[in-house]
Amino acid sequence: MSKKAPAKEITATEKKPNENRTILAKLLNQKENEQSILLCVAARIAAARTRADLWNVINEDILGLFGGVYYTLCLLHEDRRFHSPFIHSKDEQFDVDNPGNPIIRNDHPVEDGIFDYALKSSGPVQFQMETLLKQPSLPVYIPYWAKMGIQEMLVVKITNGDEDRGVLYLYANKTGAFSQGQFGLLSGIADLIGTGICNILANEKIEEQIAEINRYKQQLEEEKAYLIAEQRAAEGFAELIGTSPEMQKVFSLISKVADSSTTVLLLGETGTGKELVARAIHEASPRNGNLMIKVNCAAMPASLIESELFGHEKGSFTGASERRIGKFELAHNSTLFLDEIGELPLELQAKILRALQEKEIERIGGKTTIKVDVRVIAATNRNLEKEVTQQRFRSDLYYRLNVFPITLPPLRKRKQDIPSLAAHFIERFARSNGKTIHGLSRKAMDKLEAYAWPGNIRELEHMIERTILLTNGHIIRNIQLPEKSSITLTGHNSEFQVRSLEEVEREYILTVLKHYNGRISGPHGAALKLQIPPTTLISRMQKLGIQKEHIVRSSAED
Ligand SMILES: Nc1ncnc2c1ncn2[C@@H]1O[C@H](COP(=O)(O)OP(=O)(O)OP(=O)(O)O)[C@@H](O)[C@H]1O
Repeated sequence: MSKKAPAKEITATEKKPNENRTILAKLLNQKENEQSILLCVAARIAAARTRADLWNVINEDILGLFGGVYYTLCLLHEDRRFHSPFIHSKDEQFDVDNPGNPIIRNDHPVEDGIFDYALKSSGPVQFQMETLLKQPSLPVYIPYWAKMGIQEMLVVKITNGDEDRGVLYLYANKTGAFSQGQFGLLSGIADLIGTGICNILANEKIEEQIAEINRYKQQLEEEKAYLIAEQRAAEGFAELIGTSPEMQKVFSLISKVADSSTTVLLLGETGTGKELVARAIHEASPRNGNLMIKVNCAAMPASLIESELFGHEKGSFTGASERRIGKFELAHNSTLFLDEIGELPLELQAKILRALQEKEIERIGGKTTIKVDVRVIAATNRNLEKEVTQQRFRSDLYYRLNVFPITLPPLRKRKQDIPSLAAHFIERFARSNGKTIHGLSRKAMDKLEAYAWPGNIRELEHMIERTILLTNGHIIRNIQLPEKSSITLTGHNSEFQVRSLEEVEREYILTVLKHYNGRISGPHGAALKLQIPPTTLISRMQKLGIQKEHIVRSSAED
């Protein structure tokens, strides 16, 4: 019997090729597996458009594949001094009240011993929590993860080409969870993630720009609507009627001032045509190629007027979610009509004065000044001189505005204009109501001329409008002018008079307004005392036919 060669040797020489083949086959298999995983992950990352898409890929395909339970993908800030989470495992998995929570902390220093280490390493780096915890100084998130039961951490840098973008942290709750055999695959995936992040960030930027464009579009739409409304109003007010010497004087002043950029102050009772005159000045001026911009200083709360006039930057105050262009800016190269300037709060008077003097404005929350070329026409039915003596109106602003005052006479002082004004309104309202009305009877005209017209031309205009609706023939014979309406009760108490609620409300509002010198808004205004917004008070006044004139007159009668 021949001596058998030592078993060990035979096994060694005969089994080695087999074993190698097996290892090779295993390796090939693994490579093939890795290739197909990479292909699959690459396709999913390439399709990722949002953070949520990438979140899904990491959570579903990557985390479990490498034995992790949580992950954080942190991006390097532009200054390369800090990093912060871009996406991470779901919020509810975290102890959000813990100050060490890496998710709620937004600015981890790059030089924290882990992040910077990962950036410097060419491949994934594995850390054991137990070892890390023995280090004298640690990033805040390490004790946090240890408390969450994490035993092992695997970090890999994320790059896009040559550029470092961040680090992917994978966390496992047992030791030996991460296998070195998969490090190559993880490096490949990290590169794919780097490209994915860049796509997502570019996409986010585009979305942001689209949102910004849409916001501007909406703002432009609003401004366009405003300008169209203004244009319509302007068209409707094109004609200034009046042959009386008082009105001839006004026309002459208009033609003298129109050509220049001089500030004009229009004075006169409510409804005397101040706005119409402002439009006439603008239309006759070289600025008439642009629309006149109007701001009613009494129609909104003081807090809003500033932003209405000067605009604001996004986020400059609560509610300023968008940038807004103010009326001063909008009126560049045109005319700004500041109606009811007497109602402007003192603090804003100073800002208007500055804008008039410096010819530049600043948006609320803005850092730069904006040059504006604006011609200002202001109007008020208040006695501004009296307001100045009572320190409710700044004297410097008064003198700045009072460069070229034009006082509109009340209708009762130019009764000779009543027939032409009445004819003008009859023609307009008869046409718009599809009626043929030639004019007023002598009796009706006498009635109009005898009336005091506290609401001036506006009152006449409304009166004719109502009368047209009530008239059946071609001539207006009957006109109903306001009278005191009260019903006297007979019976138990003959002194008692039943009055309508409207009458009582009207009288009460008048009393309060008189008490506060006709001031509507502000700390000494009637609205505050009546505990209603100034705009509500103004609309009640309009509804009840209360005009400033009534207040002035009832004060004078006292
Ligand atoms: N001379 C005029 N010719 C034709 N219509 C006029 C004239 N004056 C005023 N009106 C008409 O009277 C109405 C009131 O005019 P306007 O609004 O200009 O007055 P106002 O003095 O600015 O009033 P308020 O002080 O209340 O703002 C408008 O409908 C306007 O068309």
